[in-house]
Amino acid sequence: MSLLQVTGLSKSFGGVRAVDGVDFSLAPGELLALIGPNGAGKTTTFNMVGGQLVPDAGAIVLDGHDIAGLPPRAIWRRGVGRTFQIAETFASLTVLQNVQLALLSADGRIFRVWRPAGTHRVQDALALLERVGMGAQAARPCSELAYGDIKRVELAMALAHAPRLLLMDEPTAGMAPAERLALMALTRELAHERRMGVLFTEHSMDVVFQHADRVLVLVRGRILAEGPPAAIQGNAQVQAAYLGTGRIGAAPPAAAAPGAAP
Ligand SMILES: Nc1ncnc2c1ncn2[C@@H]1O[C@H](COP(=O)(O)OP(=O)(O)OP(=O)(O)O)[C@@H](O)[C@H]1O
Repeated sequence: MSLLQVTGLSKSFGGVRAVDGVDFSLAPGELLALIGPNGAGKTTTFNMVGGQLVPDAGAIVLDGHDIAGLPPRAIWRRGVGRTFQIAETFASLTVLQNVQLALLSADGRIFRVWRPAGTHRVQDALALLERVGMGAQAARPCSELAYGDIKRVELAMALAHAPRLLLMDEPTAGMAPAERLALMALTRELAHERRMGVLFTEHSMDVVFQHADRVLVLVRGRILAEGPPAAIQGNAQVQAAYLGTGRIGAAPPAAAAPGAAP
């Protein structure tokens, strides 16, 4: 049974049909990569699932309930999480405090930046940090972390409300190749062990082909192809769609040095 079932999803901006009748499904525990050339409609699709954009038409059914058009907070409460960047404000807080704040938010408690999380669910926060390999760095301020480690903390924070579906928009952008493969290997383990579906957009084809369970290719707002990574990699239509952009299988953009700002 699907966790997420999207049908006839459409969105236009003026005369531009950014997303044009898109259908797909996602199973619990599955990593689904949404790829396509620039302007294909990936971000628009993603933002409709997360509630940041209201679709013109179509259904987004999560666990049997249509969430299309609901506000982001309502969609979040129904179990759709999103990795979010640690805000500048929180960079001075410790790794542990950041995860505690995410737990406070998941518990529906108001938090105040000037009065950090105190003793709220310290053990739960530490367990999440252990799971993403950051337990030993719990007491450090986030501002001191290497970029790849910040991404791990952000993942722990996204897990705080135990999402059924996790949305990740270019999760590895700016990361060095080894770091980005490690982050997605971890994400894949977490998805499988928690039966959490993951929908992610990604420009790095090494990440897509090594870690996605299934790949959805969008071109000009429509699905061109869908299937396991090996089938997509060898699909002539997909190769042709990327010709001129040089993106599929091409070298990823220059990675940021460890510790560089996002
Ligand atoms: N807010 C907006 N107003 C007007 N046009 C928009 C808006 N958002 C997206 N578009 C247009 O919709 C189309 C799809 O854009 P979208 O950002 O979803 O593509 P994408 O696949 O995420 O691209 P990229 O890989 O470059 O991020 C593009 O033609 C884009 O110019």
